[in-house]
Amino acid sequence: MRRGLRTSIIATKSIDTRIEDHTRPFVKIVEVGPRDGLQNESKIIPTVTKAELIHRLANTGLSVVEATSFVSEHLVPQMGDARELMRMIKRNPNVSYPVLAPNIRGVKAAKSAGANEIAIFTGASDAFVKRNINMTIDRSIEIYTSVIQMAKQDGMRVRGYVSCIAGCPYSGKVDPSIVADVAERLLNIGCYEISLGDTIGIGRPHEILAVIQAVSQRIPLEKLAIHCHDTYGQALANIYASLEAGIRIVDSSVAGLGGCPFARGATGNVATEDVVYMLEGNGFRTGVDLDKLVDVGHWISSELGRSNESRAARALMAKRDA
Ligand SMILES: CC(C)(COP(=O)([O-])OP(=O)([O-])OC[C@H]1O[C@@H](n2cnc3c(N)ncnc32)[C@H](O)[C@@H]1OP(=O)([O-])[O-])[C@@H](O)C(=O)NCCC(=O)NCCSC(=O)C[C@@](C)(O)CC(=O)[O-]
Repeated sequence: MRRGLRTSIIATKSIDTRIEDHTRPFVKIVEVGPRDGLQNESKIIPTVTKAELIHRLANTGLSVVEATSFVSEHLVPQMGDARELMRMIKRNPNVSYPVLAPNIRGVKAAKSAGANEIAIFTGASDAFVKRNINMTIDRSIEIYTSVIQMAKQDGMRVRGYVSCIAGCPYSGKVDPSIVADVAERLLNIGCYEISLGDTIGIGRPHEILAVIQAVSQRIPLEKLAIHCHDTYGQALANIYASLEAGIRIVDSSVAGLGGCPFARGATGNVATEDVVYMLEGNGFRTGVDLDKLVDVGHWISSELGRSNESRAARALMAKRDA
């Protein structure tokens, strides 16, 4: 289905994130900090700290907090406590807590740990997919077909990721038509939403727009999310361009935590605080309390002994201290 790309952003009136103005279009934020944000941390973080992070995030108004991954503990040691973590989380009924599951074993483990949503992940480059999940794109679609069947029988929703939409760390340039093809295949096997990942943060707005243009010819825009890493400092510009194109779902990570262990040089995701600050000041509503979010980012950064990568959070903290 061909969908026209929209071209206007609503003018800003206020940056107060707490204003409840339902005339402003809603943008759903998918917080990936506890999973994408932490998976690359070399020092194992106590499960109780991860649970606390998830609780604090769920208390900011976010409706989706991606919690963890049911993947090989040897390859991604930081996610090795997925089962224990899921048991520890006190669920907020207004929040969804998806978990990554790359195969049947993952979906079974997710189900038995009480997950009600999983995310499957492939990519637009065989070279990356091979390194990430040790299979080709075609094979991943075959496996995910069974994974989705099982997840749905068990009442779980399934989100899909396409990585490397703007470039692959191993094979270079990626053709937008391949992204469109993989995204459509994920939708056809039963994903309710497809997240387009610029895994290495290499894309610029016109390149991201070319991808969205290609994908939106095959998939309704309302089923697409944008997932930007900020490696080259392009994430907010790319998200803004995506919003102009009509995307209304944005993945981000508190304090800009993150990076993919299988994408050489990949750094953190765009910071959720920066996204919320930009959206709320540009006529959108997110339902997220920016002040509370800044507190969470500050807290987890000090727990990890890391600097807070959110520029908006740093500025707001400085203002508080002034
Ligand atoms: C997919 C596999 C398992 C295939 O790995 P494989 O070697 O092809 O499969 P296998 O069945 O031979 O299993 C290998 C080992 O993993 C274990 N195993 C097998 N399945 C599971 C499971 N479900 N849960 C826990 N353990 C599992 C299995 O028991 C075995 O353990 P060992 O014999 O070595 O002790 C592996 O390659 C893997 O786990 N990869 C990790 C992928 C990953 O987590 N990547 C990071 C997330 S993706 C990402 O960050 C990008 C994204 C989503 O954010 C979007 C973007 O930014 O673009």
